[in-house]
Amino acid sequence: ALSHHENWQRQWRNPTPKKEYDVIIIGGGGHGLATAYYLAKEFGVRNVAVIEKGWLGGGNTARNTTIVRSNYLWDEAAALYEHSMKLWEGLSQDLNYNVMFSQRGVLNLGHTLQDMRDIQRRVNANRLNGVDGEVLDAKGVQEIVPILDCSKRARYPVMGASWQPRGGVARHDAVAWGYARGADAHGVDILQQTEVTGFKIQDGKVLGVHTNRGDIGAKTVGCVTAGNSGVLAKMAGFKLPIESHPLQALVSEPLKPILDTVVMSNHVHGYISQSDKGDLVIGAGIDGYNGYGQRGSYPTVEHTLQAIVEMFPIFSRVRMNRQWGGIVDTCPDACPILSKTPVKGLFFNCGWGTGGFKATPGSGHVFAATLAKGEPHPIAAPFSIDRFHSGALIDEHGAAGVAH
Ligand SMILES: Cc1cc2nc3c(=O)[nH]c(=O)nc-3n(C[C@H](O)[C@H](O)[C@H](O)COP(=O)(O)OP(=O)(O)OC[C@H]3O[C@@H](n4cnc5c(N)ncnc54)[C@H](O)[C@@H]3O)c2cc1C
Ligand SMILES: CSCC(=O)[O-]
Repeated sequence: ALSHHENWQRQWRNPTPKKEYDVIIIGGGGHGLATAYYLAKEFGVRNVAVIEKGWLGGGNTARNTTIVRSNYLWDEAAALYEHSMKLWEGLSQDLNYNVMFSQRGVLNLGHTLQDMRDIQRRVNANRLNGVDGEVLDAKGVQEIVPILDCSKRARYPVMGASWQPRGGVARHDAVAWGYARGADAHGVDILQQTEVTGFKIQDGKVLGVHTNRGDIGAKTVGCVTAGNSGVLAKMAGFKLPIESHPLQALVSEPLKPILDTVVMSNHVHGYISQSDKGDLVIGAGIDGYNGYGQRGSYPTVEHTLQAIVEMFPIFSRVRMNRQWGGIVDTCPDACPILSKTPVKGLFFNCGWGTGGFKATPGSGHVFAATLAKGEPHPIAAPFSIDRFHSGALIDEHGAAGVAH
């Protein structure tokens, strides 16, 4: 057997599936891998399999614009995202893997009086919840981002912004790789190129899953499949209040360092940061139709670049290099589902829509606690699927970075 040190040196095994595990996690994205890691490391549940139909981290975790923040309005959401932010702040050390978390700050711009009133309300709520935040006027924004057009001649003048100094960006691939290596080192089997095609359910209880590599048994199954969650729920015999939409992003040619924070504008439907490689990382609003496409489209690129050049005229000559899409699983209240389901032993963690990358550590941690105990973690409890029956929705459309 390899020593613990040798274990860490290796990336992860590619084991043959066992017949039975204590827990199966469907979905080898950041949330699924984080769940498996914390299950094994913090809750001592090691006989775990992560079942991934493609390659680990290849879904939305590989396709997002890497923005991390916790400045959400309602107490329940602020608790969840701030729990995640605190885990981000020690994650590279915990995983012994540099996830390149850079707390360079996040600006959410206000272009109208209503925007600024909403920003003031959200920052006040943040401060009451112990989440860092300030309200800046146009001058304060200009001092942080000299290349942003804060003049009066702008089509959508910048009136101010919310500023979360502890927000920033992280290297999305490294997050998946760090959690995968850590989970593997604690004994978790990561089964790539293994697609779940159905569930084994008897007397209302889950007994395992059918896959393209045979049946695998488990009496606890966590489904963490983002944009495909509606498909998996249908396999299990129930419906989720989720719509799957393409969400697109694009990157420019590499530039010298020119933008050292994150700038988001719901009003003009664009957000931007600069990666450590120098690319401008640019995101859009969701495509208005339901779909499972994972590619870009010209109209979205055109609309988004109009927004970006509106804010940053200096970028009008920059060449774009690549565009792509992911499948985002949006909920009616722009909040996730972390929940039991009508099938005993089957739990879902999904509905993160356009904003779940920032929650990767917190989601994995509270979902692991939920699977280990069989009862929702207190931070996860408000995000039960029952809220869509009780009406106890947690509306975060205002804090979502993207017009849903
Ligand atoms: C373009 C874009 C930009 C975004 N920008 C941001 C951002 O800046 N900040 C932010 O916080 N969030 C952002 N998001 C949202 C964020 O990416 C997601 O919410 C988050 O990554 C979801 O993580 P996950 O692990 O749940 O999903 P994924 O990484 O998608 O993992 C789900 C996995 O399940 C697998 N799977 C599906 N069906 C099956 C099956 N039948 N059997 C086995 N495996 C299966 C898939 O292959 C996939 O690998 C963005 C998303 C997109 C698409
Ligand atoms: C894709 S939007 C990113 C966010 O929610 O901060």
